[in-house]
Amino acid sequence: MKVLQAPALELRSVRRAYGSGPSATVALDDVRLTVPPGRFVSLIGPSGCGKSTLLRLVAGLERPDRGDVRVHGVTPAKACAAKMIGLVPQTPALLPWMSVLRNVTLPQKINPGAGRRRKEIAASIGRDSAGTAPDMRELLAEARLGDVVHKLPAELSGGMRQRVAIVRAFGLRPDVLVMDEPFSALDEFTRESLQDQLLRLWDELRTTVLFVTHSVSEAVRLSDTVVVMAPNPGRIVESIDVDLPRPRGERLFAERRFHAYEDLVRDRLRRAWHGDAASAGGSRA
Ligand SMILES: Nc1ncnc2c1ncn2[C@@H]1O[C@H](COP(=O)(O)OP(=O)(O)OP(=O)(O)O)[C@@H](O)[C@H]1O
Repeated sequence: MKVLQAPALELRSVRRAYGSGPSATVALDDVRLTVPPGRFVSLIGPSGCGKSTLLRLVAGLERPDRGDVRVHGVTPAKACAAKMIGLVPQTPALLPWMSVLRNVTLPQKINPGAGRRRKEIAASIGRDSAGTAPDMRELLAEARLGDVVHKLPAELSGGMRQRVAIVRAFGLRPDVLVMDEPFSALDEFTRESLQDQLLRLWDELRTTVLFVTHSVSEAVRLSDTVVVMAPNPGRIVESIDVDLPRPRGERLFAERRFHAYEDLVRDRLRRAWHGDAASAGGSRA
């Protein structure tokens, strides 16, 4: 009997507050989100609407006060222990005394039990396990880092360091990759080049991506779905499916249909800013 495949991500009526009583900050309230495997989903919304909190819950770094978070049908803690989740933070945390190559290969070597746990979970949810680890030198070359594999992080530019962090995260072939504004500190051209490389890796490895950004254009370029959030309390107000062909390139970015999506997301964001967004509701990415 074939087991029905669980969503890659499922948040059911999730609430997370910091502090207690009247002064508590409700970072997330009644958040419901379902993401099928392999989708690229961006979270966008005004500062303080709970985007990073949502990522931390998915990555198992925090737990909800109420509701439930599942990653391929299991708890984030279980998914983390099985190395099913990859995390790319805003600033890359590379080990400064190790070469680029060692930085990206190290996570594959530590915690050998994770592979076994992952296979067990994959079998229990009727999903193919991630298979063999990709060749890291090849991934580095694909990210245009082939010439710097023996350099130390301090010898690289900010954009290069961020690419190393992305390659490292993809190297574990995570089922879900969580990215918190990974390109925000970079100049526009580096950013666009990294977006292309991210999409190429995503296309090849078919990981589910949850990506936080403040850039409307970046969200529309990258995503299958843009999830718009509003603050006070932090909540999802709309999920917009971006029905544009891939690969997406300069020609498409100049087209009216691309700008129409940008306008739509911008309009929903504006409403979220002004607090007149539709009330919170369930959301399928
Ligand atoms: N550890 C914490 N302790 C207390 N309050 C917190 C904590 N983490 C987040 N908050 C509060 O929860 C709310 C949501 O924060 P969060 O960082 O998730 O928002 P965000 O949408 O990611 O913001 P930004 O776009 O500015 O990064 C904010 O009001 C924030 O001040």
